[in-house]
Amino acid sequence: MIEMQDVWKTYPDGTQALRGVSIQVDRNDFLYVVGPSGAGKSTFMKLIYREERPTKGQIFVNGFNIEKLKQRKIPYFRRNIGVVFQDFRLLPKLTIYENISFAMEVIEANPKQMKKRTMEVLELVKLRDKANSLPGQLSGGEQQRVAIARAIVNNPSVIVADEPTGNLDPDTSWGIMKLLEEINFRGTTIIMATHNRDIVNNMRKRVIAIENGLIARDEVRGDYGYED
Ligand SMILES: Nc1ncnc2c1ncn2[C@@H]1O[C@H](COP(=O)(O)OP(=O)(O)OP(=O)(O)O)[C@@H](O)[C@H]1O
Repeated sequence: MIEMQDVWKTYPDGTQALRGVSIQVDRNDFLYVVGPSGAGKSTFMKLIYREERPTKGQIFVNGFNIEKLKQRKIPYFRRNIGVVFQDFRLLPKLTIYENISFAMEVIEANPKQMKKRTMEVLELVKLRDKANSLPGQLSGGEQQRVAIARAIVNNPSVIVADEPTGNLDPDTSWGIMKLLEEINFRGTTIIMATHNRDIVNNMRKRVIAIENGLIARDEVRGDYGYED
């Protein structure tokens, strides 16, 4: 469902972040992306949700060559990919309910459906009772659960999570991982960049290591493999 063919990314200042990456990620895969700082992991993720464009090479998502998408098709493409960040990125002045439903408003869902689905995902992340709170009133782990609810509200086929546990303590991180595992179990592909060795080594999934802009390793039930 996601395929990269010889993808290169050189930033305008000349930094070569990716230097010929080819990979196929199947429907329902759970993929960890590991590697040293600055190796190209975030760049790899950003290319998938089209935040950055490749300098060279092709990227296909659900059979579409995303370089060839017409401008007006981009919102439809994006709704099929949920993105989760290390720093949550919730809108501070909107309630939890509004943060999530806003993602549906953007795609012009009908109000009834919007309410039903927002409550459904709030239930899934176990935050129904916080619907009217503001993000600042929630713990880090709760904020990340809201961000995950927002990422899945439009039923994307893939979630791209860039260090989703990077700001959380170990116990809270495990809660987030259980949630991502459940979302994967329900049929969503998960691509997660992480520096968290315990998580990778304890939840054996496919692991790719990016080093120096290249895929150095791709293992079906891999481990973290670094000492840091
Ligand atoms: N917008 C940009 N302009 C120029 N160089 C960039 C830009 N974004 C990233 N880079 C560079 O590209 C390389 C890869 O960066 P990237 O953020 O993809 O690494 P990473 O593996 O995600 O690192 P980390 O684990 O520290 O988050 C680094 O050398 C980085 O400095």
